Amino acid sequence: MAEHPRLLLHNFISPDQCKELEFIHRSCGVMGYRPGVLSTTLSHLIATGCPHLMLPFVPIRDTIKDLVEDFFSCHFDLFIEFTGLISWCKGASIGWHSDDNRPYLKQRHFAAVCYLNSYDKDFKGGVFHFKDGEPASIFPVAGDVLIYTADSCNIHSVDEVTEGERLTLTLWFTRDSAHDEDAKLISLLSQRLLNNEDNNPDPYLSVPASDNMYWFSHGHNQLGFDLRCARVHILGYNLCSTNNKECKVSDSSYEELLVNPLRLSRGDKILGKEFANSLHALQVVQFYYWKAHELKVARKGRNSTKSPQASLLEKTSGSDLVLPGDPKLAEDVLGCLSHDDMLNSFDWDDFALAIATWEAYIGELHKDLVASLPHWVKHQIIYLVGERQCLM
Ligand SMILES: O=C(O)CCC(=O)C(=O)O
Ligand SMILES: [Fe+2]
Repeated sequence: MAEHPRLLLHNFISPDQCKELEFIHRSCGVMGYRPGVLSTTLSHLIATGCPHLMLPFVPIRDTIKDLVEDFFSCHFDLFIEFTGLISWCKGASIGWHSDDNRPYLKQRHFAAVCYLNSYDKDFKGGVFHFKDGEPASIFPVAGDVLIYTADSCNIHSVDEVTEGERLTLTLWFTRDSAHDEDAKLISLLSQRLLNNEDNNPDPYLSVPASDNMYWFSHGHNQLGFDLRCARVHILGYNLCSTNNKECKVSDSSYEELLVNPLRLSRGDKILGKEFANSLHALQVVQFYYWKAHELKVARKGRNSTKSPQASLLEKTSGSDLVLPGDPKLAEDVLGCLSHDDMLNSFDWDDFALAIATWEAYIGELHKDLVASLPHWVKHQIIYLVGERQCLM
C-alpha cells in the first residue's frame, strides 16, 4: 500500500441521494462538536423520534463500507464506528490533524467523507488539504467520496468556510467490534420502537431534543439564534400561533412555543394546518424545498380537483411568534444563494401537496423500518432489506 493510502472517487452518490440527506440534516440537525459545526447522527435521529430517517443512509453506508473494505483489502473485517451528517457554517475550519489523534479516537482506522454539496456553488472556502502526497487539495463536489486511513499517514486540514453551509456525510470504520455503531443503534431502536407502540399514537412525529442543542451561539457576546426558527425564516416562512392571535413571549419561555402546536405563515397568509411542533413544520418546509420542482410538475399533471388545495387564513397583525435571536446573524451564517429559486417559485397549493407527499414518504419509511428491524436484530447489522419504494 502507498505511503499515503487514500482514494477520491467522483459521482459515488447520486444527486438525489445528496438532496435527501440534505433534507434530513436541515430538518433534524443540531449543534455539533465544535463552534459553527452542525450534526445529525443516527443515534440523534432515534432519540428524536425519527428512526425511520435512518433508512436513506442504509444503502449508502453499505456501498461505502464495501468500497473501504475493497480498497484497503480488509473484507469482513470492519465495523462502522460512526455515521453522521456534518455541516460547517461560515467561520468553521480545522487545522492539521489525523482522525485518530485523541486517546478516545484510537479505534478509528479508516475515514470516508462524502461531499453532499459543492465548493463555489453552495459554499465558499472549505477546501480540504492533505499535508503530504497526492491529491494535495480537494475541492468538494456533491457526490464525490474521499477515503483515507485515520492515522498519521493522512494528516489533513479544512480551510475556513467563508460563505454558505458545507455539508458532508462522514463515516469512520474500526476493526474493533466493541466500537460497532450498528449494535448500539439496534439496541436503541429496539427499546424505542417497543416503547412507542404503547404510548405514541403518531409514531412519525419528531420529538425535540433539549433546547440548547438548537441554540446557535456566536462569539462571546450572547448573539445567537434558534436553528429551527432560522431554517424556517430563511426559506421565507414564519412560525405562528394556532389561534391567529398576537403571541409575544419572554425569552425564558420561547422554547415552550417551539414544542407545542403551531402554524406556518408566509406573506399575509397563514396556512390552516396545525403542526405538532416546530420540528414537524420545519420538516415539511424542508421537504417542499427538496421536492419543489417535482411537486409543481405533479400538480400540473393532475386533475386540480383531486390535488390538495391549501386552506389559507388572513394574517392578523402580530400573529407571528416573536422569538429571541438575531435574524441577520442567522441569514449570514446559514443563508445560501440557491435559496433564491425557491423564493421565486413558491405556491401554496404545491405546499399542500408537499404535506400530503411528505406524509406518504414518512409512512413508507416507517413501514420499511418496522419490516427491517427484526432482520437487523437477528443479524446484529444494519443492512438494506428489500428495495425502497420511489414516490415520485
Ligand atoms: O469535511 C471534511 O472534508 C473533513 C473533516 C475532517 O477532517 C474531520 O471531521 O475530521
Ligand atoms: Fe479529519
